[in-house]
Amino acid sequence: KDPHAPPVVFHWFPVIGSTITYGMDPYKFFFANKAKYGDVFTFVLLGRKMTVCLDTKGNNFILNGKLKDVNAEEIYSPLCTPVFGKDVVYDCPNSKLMEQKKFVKFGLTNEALRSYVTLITAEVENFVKSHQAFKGQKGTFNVPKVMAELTIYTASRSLQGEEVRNMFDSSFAELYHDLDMGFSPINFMLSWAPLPHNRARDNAREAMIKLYSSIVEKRRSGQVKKESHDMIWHLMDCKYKDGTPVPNHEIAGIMIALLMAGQHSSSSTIAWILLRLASKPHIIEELLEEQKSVLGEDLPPLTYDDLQKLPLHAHVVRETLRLHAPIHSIMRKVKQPLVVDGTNYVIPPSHTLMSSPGVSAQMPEHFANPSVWDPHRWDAGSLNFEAAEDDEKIDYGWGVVSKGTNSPYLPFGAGRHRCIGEQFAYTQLQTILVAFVREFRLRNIGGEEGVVGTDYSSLFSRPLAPAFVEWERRN
Ligand code: HEM
Ligand SMILES: N#Cc1ccc(COc2ccc(/C=C/c3ccc(C(F)(F)[C@](O)(Cn4cnnn4)c4ccc(F)cc4F)nc3)cc2)cc1
Repeated sequence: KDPHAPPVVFHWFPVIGSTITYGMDPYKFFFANKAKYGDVFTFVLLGRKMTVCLDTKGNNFILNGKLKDVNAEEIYSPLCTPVFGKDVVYDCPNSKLMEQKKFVKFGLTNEALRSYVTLITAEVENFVKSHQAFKGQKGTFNVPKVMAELTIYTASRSLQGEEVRNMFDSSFAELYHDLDMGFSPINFMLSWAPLPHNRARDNAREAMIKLYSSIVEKRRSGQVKKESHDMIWHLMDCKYKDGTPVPNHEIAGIMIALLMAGQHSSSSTIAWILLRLASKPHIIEELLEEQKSVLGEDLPPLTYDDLQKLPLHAHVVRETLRLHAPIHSIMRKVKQPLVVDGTNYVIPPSHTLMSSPGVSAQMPEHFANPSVWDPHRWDAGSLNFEAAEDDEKIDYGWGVVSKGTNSPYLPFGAGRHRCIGEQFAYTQLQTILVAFVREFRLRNIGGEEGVVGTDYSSLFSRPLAPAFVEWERRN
């Protein structure tokens, strides 16, 4: 028994190990084993030894790990490369990923985000007036399904651009669906297996790369005037440090990666937001009040600057991400024997590290009544955790970020692999929220309390579907 190895979670069978108990409810699994073994323990996931490091020290140890010690692409490439395509994100050296993240981060300018608020609002207003689910004065709708549709329309119209948005009304939706079939946890292991869903994924990827490349060619030929701030226009102008422009197939790959990232994370989050509000309808009225008092009784068309003046809307998003982070587990390959900070555990290269920032976000030590969804816990000056001004900052080449060293709240990760979509996500989510609050009252069917459970079976945690709520159009 190696005194320097973390304790191993008891399991009956090799290979299967704890796969089922972890896969059914990762948070329940993490908290139960945290109580038994502490913040560092190893479990078996489909034959792989996963060493979990929990709480703020665990988050920091894994997310701020050094390149020589921990590696993301070895774990994520088998899943992501067949979906995103060659030479982008995890199919290239980390230094190239850092440059690609810089391109995207610097493409999300305030001017771009400002234009997105108008475009997203137009998409939502058109959606709530014409969609099948919202015929008449009141009714019920399946929140996860309808929000998945709305998310793809709003994201494609703004970040992806008009050509991609228009393609979603036809062929693209089918291609997206086939590609998405390949974006599932089994493909951490079986991504190269010649299974039907993988062939459909590969065909869809090649077709989508051709479509994106033809959009780029048409724009380069001068047939299309630059009248928007979508990410394709921006990437067409970007050059790597060595002077080479971004090739068409890499523009396509990056756009596909942004489409997949944004779709799953945003549609899960906006669905949770509406389900939580339906369980606490009085907060919807508070949100409407906030809009009227800040923007005026007549509720003028929303602008990007308005969003910065609606704190309760921001806290609704922030609190939803505290309890419903779309990414529940973050993984890294161990590259060389690694001593876990503050312990005498040595983790060998045969192990994979697993971080779950959602655990520290639901610990009573960091948040009072952690399982209560309460946006007001974030009100200015309230007792709970406020971002420590002095937390360390660092720049990996795509902009200064806080290392989040002691933060128990990291829904967007931390360190060199931290999310660069946060600003876009907040803009999209808050803009949709503003429009829904103006248009509808929502409540649980029969007015009862509570929200549906969480589906952990796919790559992103999301509400168990179907999940119906009542809506009523405000006159
Ligand atoms: C509520 C919305 C979102 C959440 C909660 C979220 C969460 C995360 C997390 C936890 C990571 C770190 C992953 C890791 O360390 O392995 C990450 C990385 C990333 N996300 Fe997001 N994300 C969101 C939206 C988006 C959007 C809208 C985009 C693109 C427009 C995006 C693009 C990325 C990229 C490019 C990375 C970097 C991956 C790397 O460096 O390895 N995300 N995100
Ligand atoms: N029995 C059983 C049984 C067992 C186990 C399970 C489930 O087990 C697990 C284990 C781990 C995980 C990990 C989630 C994970 C990690 C990385 C990514 C990503 F890389 F893809 C992403 O970060 C995503 N992203 C970023 N921002 N927004 N989205 C990304 C980055 C850059 C990029 F450009 C595009 C991207 F989209 N996606 C998801 C999920 C499920 C189920 C059932």
